[in-house]
Amino acid sequence: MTDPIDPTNTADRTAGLPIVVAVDGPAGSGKSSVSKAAARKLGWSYLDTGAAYRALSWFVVQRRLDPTDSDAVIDALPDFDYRIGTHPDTYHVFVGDHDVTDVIREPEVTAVVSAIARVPEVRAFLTGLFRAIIAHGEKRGIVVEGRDITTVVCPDAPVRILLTADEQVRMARRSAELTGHSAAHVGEALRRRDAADSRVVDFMNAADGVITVDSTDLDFDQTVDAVIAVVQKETHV
Ligand SMILES: Nc1ncnc2c1ncn2[C@@H]1O[C@H](COP(=O)(O)OP(=O)(O)O)[C@@H](O)[C@H]1O
Ligand SMILES: Nc1ccn([C@@H]2O[C@H](COP(=O)(O)OP(=O)(O)O)[C@@H](O)[C@H]2O)c(=O)n1
Repeated sequence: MTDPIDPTNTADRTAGLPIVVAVDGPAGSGKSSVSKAAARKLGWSYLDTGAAYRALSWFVVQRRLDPTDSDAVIDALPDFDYRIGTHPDTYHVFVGDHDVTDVIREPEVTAVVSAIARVPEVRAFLTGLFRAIIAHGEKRGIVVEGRDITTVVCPDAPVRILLTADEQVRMARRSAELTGHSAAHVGEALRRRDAADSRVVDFMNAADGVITVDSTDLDFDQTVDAVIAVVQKETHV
């Protein structure tokens, strides 16, 4: 286990901005759960960027728009009133007055998110939103996870990690949490989404300066410790 972090250590962070830990990786690699646990252990904030793509997908479906009609999706962006919490334990996701924290994880939303995520204007809009959320962070640091954080959203982050695992392991992990859906169906959907997503952003290969953490043979706690060890080595927190 790594040494306990003193979350009360509030030494002045870099002028104005929190320390950013950028974590990318494919579905089922553990990005969300491991990043959340690491943020909790560090006493820092946590930002799930996938939730925004999922919430926009939900919004598009709710408006009965065609998710593959990029013009219609772009036209809807000004009305997309998105809010998300950044506390690892109590974060909620809102679109307008709707709490969509749970519904955005449903397979119906997951099935259209890649189509939404491949629209360049959507990516630019959400990237600006992510950077605003990060800039307004109140904690000393923030763990930000997604697909393009290490390469597009925060390419200069002091800590950049590619969290990955063998496809079979990732499929098994995702299937274990999506009860009521066949493992074969969940696995195939995950493989299809990885393929679609990696045509937009390369999150399967670590860019220069990005440290790979492969959790294939690590349990959850070991993976969190591995991420914390990288953060400590790179930032001396
Ligand atoms: N190293 C690990 N060992 C075992 N289970 C893990 C590990 N990392 C993540 N998990 C579990 O796998 C599932 C998917 O993790 P999640 O964080 O949702 O992945 P992602 O956000 O990358 O899609 C969750 O149930 C999580 O608890
Ligand atoms: N920074 C990000 C985060 C998510 N996404 C898209 O949003 C989808 C859902 O992201 P997610 O992180 O919630 O998905 P999981 O990896 O948790 O299954 C991904 O499949 C991508 O299509 C993206 O394009 N860029």
